[in-house]
Amino acid sequence: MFVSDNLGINSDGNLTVGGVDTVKLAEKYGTPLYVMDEQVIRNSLRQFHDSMNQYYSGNGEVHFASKAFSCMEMCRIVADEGDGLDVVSIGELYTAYKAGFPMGKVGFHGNNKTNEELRLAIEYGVGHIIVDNISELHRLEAIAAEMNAVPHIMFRIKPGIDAHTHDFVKTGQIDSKFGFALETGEAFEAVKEAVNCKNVKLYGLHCHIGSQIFDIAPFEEAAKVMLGFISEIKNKLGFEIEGLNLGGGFGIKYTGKDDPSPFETYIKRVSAVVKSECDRLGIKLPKMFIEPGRSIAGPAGITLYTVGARKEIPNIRTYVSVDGGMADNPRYILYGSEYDAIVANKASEERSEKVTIAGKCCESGDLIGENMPLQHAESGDIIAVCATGAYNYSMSSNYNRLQKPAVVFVNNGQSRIVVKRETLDDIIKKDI
Ligand SMILES: Cc1ncc(COP(=O)(O)O)c(C=O)c1O
Ligand SMILES: N[C@@H](CCCC[NH3+])C(=O)O
Repeated sequence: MFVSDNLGINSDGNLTVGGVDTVKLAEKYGTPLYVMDEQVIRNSLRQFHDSMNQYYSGNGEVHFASKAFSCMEMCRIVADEGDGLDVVSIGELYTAYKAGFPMGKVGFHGNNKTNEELRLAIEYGVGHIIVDNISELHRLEAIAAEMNAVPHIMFRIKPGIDAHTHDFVKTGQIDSKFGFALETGEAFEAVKEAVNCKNVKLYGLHCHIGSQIFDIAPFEEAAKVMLGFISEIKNKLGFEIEGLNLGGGFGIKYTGKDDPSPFETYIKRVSAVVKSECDRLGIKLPKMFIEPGRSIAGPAGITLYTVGARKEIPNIRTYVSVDGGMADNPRYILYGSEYDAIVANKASEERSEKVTIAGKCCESGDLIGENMPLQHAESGDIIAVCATGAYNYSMSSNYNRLQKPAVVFVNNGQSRIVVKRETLDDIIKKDI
């Protein structure tokens, strides 16, 4: 009935998340409100790392891609589960550090890292810096020499795989701003240089083919391409690559149309390919890293809104306007993404209408979705939009000087605030 298994209906006919009444959450914390189910986050992390243990002999690490959802409490939960973290900016790095995250399990990404970011990554002792381009390698070498350090690095490689997903979230093809190209020999030249660098240690290779991908085959293909490159490096340079990071990108269920494979199936199939390719090529099994973001945070989250205006335009559409929109969820305006929505206080009623849920920003494209099946919604009702745990809070803005919503975690029938709602003073606090 719902896109996520952790949603239900209680005896009052209200929608529940992780066993907690969403209407009561809206009353207690106000709306718009991000709600994350801690158990879903933990279960997803466990599914990934348990399958790595089962199918890849425990020779792997799961790094949660914190760009999907970053706050200190999330970092603490990932650390508590024994997993690692992918960070992509000084802000995400700092968040992890301040949360007490074990920095040796952090991979630092970015296609245009600043010297300040590189310095801080070395100072904090991150596990790997994932180097994106040759000028970054040169800058990193110089900074590491200054700091008397030898950071471990991976190279981000474009494996030339064209994954079937939205153009804006594809990253593995040759025409991408991320990483070194294989086809042109650029990646090989970079490796040749790095193996002789004194102030960096080339530890591994990394690729990430895109996001919200359902088909497992492109991941298998990418793994084969990367292992072929590892073998070429061994044969031509006599250098053994120790780590292989295959990125994230696993699709999740946003609406009934989406049908993702269980995470376990992905890990099982990719592990089998890595093992058989290593056998075939005569190379040792690398330590395997994966970086799921959306698949950990996405299904755990819902966003609660209060309905304000309702506008019926005969023979055209009905707009149901809510007290949030593109400032807390820019994914419709960016990607035309689809979501499932429920009137939380009428959850047991039939979804009898198809409406456009509109936000409150001064922008016509500020919609949560169009043609959305919904119970009859009126002013004062609470709408829950499902599977908003990834790339909603993390991509939120203060457009129209709206205050960013609070984030609440639910667990075992309890709720707690983990990020406070912004106040009006927060809105002006940096103004002079
Ligand atoms: C390098 C890298 N790793 C991991 C991810 C996480 O992807 P997803 O949230 O689709 O799992 C991304 C985002 O696409 C990424 O760019
Ligand atoms: N922000 C995108 C995904 C980008 C993934 C990061 N490389 C989304 O919401 O789908």
